[in-house]
Amino acid sequence: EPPLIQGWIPYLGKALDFRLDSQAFLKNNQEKYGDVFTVYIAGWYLKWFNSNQFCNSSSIAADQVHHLSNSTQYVLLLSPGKYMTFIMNPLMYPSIMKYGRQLDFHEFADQVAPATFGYPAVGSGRFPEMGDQIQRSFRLLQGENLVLLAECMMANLNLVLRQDFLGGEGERGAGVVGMGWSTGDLYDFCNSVMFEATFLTLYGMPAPARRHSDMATLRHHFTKFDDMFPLLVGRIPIWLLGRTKAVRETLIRYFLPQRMMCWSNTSQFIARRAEVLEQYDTLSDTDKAAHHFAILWASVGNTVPATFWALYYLINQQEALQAVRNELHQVLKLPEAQGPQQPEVIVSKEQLDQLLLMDSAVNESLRLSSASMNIRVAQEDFSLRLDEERSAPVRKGDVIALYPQTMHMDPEIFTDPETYKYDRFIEGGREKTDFFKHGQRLKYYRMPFGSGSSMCPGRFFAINEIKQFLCLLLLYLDLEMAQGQEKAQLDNSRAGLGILLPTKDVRFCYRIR
Ligand code: HEM
Repeated sequence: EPPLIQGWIPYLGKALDFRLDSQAFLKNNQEKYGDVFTVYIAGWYLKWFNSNQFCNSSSIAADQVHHLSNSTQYVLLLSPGKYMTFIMNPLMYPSIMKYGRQLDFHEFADQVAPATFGYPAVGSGRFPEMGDQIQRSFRLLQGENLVLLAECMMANLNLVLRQDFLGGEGERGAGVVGMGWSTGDLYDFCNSVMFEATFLTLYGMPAPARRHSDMATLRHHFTKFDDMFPLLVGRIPIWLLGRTKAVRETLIRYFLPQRMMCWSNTSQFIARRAEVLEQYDTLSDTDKAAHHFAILWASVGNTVPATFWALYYLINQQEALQAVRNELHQVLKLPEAQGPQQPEVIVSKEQLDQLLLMDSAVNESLRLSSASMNIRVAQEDFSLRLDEERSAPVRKGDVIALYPQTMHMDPEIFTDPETYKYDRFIEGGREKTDFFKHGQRLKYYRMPFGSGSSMCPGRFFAINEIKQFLCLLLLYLDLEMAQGQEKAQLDNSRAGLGILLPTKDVRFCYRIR
């Protein structure tokens, strides 16, 4: 049996340590207990009292009571918990991946996603075969479809960037820059461009116009919802989270079938999902819209912070930025400067694939900023073989967790793991793929997109779009950090859930090249 650590209560006690510094929490336990340890996570629920009932309940201590309003009080009670086994040694990851049948991801996702995004659980029995159809739709984010998505994304990035920031002829005429330097907030900049370009690429445009007029409002609501995302995933009931429910309803309404029907150039991926959802009379229009909203979150919730870090590290290290720009000029066979007065630059999917240095730089920023936890739920009792010598008993319902951030920051695998090295994943002009732990070559050494059966289906599209964004910026603009900016720090409040956001935005300067 792996060592057992008692008393981990989400959002209380040990879980607070985890949220504050998940890396340190897990590393400390690894030092104490070794590569595999189990944490007992107490379950919890809330029990409500109005004032009268509460007075009659003598078994509850005063400090357990929390107040929601003058007349309503609640007590947090513990329920039978779960055992969560952390596998900390990346050499063991391949063994875990082999247990695809016994260790399932979708059971966990089907508990968390419906409560977070507001649709009925897919695996509830009311929607036969829906899960499989949805899984099949993920293929439309890959292969041949990826080329179409890349073309469309390129056009949309050019559209949004040129109209809003480069003084192009636009419906809004905003953000016009002259020949001098302009300043802006880097996260906000990445967010406004990537959010809209991704949205247009996946969901399409309003038929008569190329851009949706209410994108800034949608993004504003999305950010409000996203702030509460870690709490929703942590099972805090939505009605305890202020206006979050109303905000989520507004976001969901955006995707009602009668609205989406009016959009054109919708990607095959979203169109197919809409077809699948239409097959189920048991889904209301609002349920269908909630499914589409969930995909909006999946497609921008991680991509926007990932884009921020990719650009942030490059701007901070001008040598890296110049090297990546040189590679771009070589691949595109373009002259030194390519200001936006020139015709739009189109970087093909084939050319994107040749940008190995840029690839390395993006992957390096993902290594530094990603903190996703891979969770699997055991479907039966079995013995989990970890390596040639060790195995651990697993019982039905136990949770197995991988936390790749500790691997990403392991100095034995990545020298100076805290340091950004844009060319870390390149060697002798090719992608570097050999990284070692205890002298053994690692099969998995970079896992921002999860692993095995639950690996992110949008990963190729995501890397492409981040690279496309960087291509246009590096070609059109000179970029620098504004004077006196502090180093951007990772905000740990969504540790375990994907790409971390910066604690605060940073100012940057840009001018047309
Ligand atoms: C840098 C950007 C992105 C990162 C870091 C990322 C990361 C992840 C991770 C860690 C998971 C869960 C995997 C697991 O638990 O094992 C996931 C799932 C998912 N991602 Fe992404 N993702 C990104 C972009 C995208 C994009 C652009 C799309 C869609 C266009 C997308 C669609 C999805 C979907 C649909 C799932 C759920 C898959 C399932 O239910 O099986 N992601 N992503």
